[in-house]
Amino acid sequence: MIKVQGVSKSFNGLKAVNELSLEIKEEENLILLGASGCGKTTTLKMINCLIKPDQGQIFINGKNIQDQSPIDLRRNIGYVLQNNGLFPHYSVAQNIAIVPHLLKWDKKRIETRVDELLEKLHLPNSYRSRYPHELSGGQQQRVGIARALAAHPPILLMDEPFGALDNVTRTKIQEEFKALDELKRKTIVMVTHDVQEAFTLGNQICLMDKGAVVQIGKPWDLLFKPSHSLVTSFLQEQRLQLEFKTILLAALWPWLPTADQTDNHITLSSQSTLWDALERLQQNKTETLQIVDHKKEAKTAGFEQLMSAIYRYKKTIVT
Ligand SMILES: Nc1ncnc2c1ncn2[C@@H]1O[C@H](COP(=O)(O)OP(=O)(O)OP(=O)(O)O)[C@@H](O)[C@H]1O
Repeated sequence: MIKVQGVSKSFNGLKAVNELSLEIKEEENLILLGASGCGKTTTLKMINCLIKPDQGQIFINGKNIQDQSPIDLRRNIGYVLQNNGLFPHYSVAQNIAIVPHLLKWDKKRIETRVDELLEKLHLPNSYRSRYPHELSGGQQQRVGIARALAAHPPILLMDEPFGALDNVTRTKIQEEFKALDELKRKTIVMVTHDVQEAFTLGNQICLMDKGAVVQIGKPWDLLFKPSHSLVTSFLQEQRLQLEFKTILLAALWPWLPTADQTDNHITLSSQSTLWDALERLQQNKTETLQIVDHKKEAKTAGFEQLMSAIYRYKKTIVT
């Protein structure tokens, strides 16, 4: 759906993006991850034609973006800016309605869409007449996301959308974001320097360094099949948590004990991650979980069995 081909961009003679190539398939959620200044935002802005590459080409659905008017291009792309970028003198409803207005939707349709988005993003309807400075950071961020989604663009570009939030708010919004039905059919490119966020939200991760791709792949590939020592060192500090977020219970199946007969366990799908399982154990203050796979086979495991299974699973991975 989006193809970036040999793209470079320099500012004042310094390369911000250096011969970068990547592909983002339809409905994929790709995270551009990397240290500050590695060229993530510049890449995102080039996809949206906010910055013109010095070299290389970008295609969306097979069409070179240089051959389209920026207005037509942006009609299909929602953009969530760093620090939300809301217009301070527009109310919440006016901010959300910016693109539908440009597209000349009728008043009723706009009102209905604003109501719908406020509800989906867990904002009280009474907030529609508030101004951005009357909202918390988390609420502003929700409005920023609603605004980007307003005209149903198939592509969503998000630049550090949760970057300015405290940890608790950020985790909550990330969870809501993951659960939002409307996002499931979108192609999303999100910039972050937060490794945990990348592994929580991305199904593809592109690790960048000095304006170039170091590795692009599924979270599991970056953890267990790193293509470069830079990948290993970037993930090292938080490795254990990342492994827990990446490994599915289904992968641990051979090493989990068969379910016992007592059925008063909390039940979890084998498509859940190890992280989900540990959270459920903690939240429900229970000793064991029942894990059920697609064939309705069941296993029972507590903390110790899960840890033993992951240890044995990791021994099978040849790096
Ligand atoms: N308009 C500009 N003028 C001059 N230099 C720029 C401009 N925009 C970006 N740069 C430089 O290009 C490099 C890449 O910047 P970019 O914003 O793409 O990085 P980033 O990975 O998104 O960083 P961060 O995570 O801090 O937002 C940096 O060295 C930055 O200083």
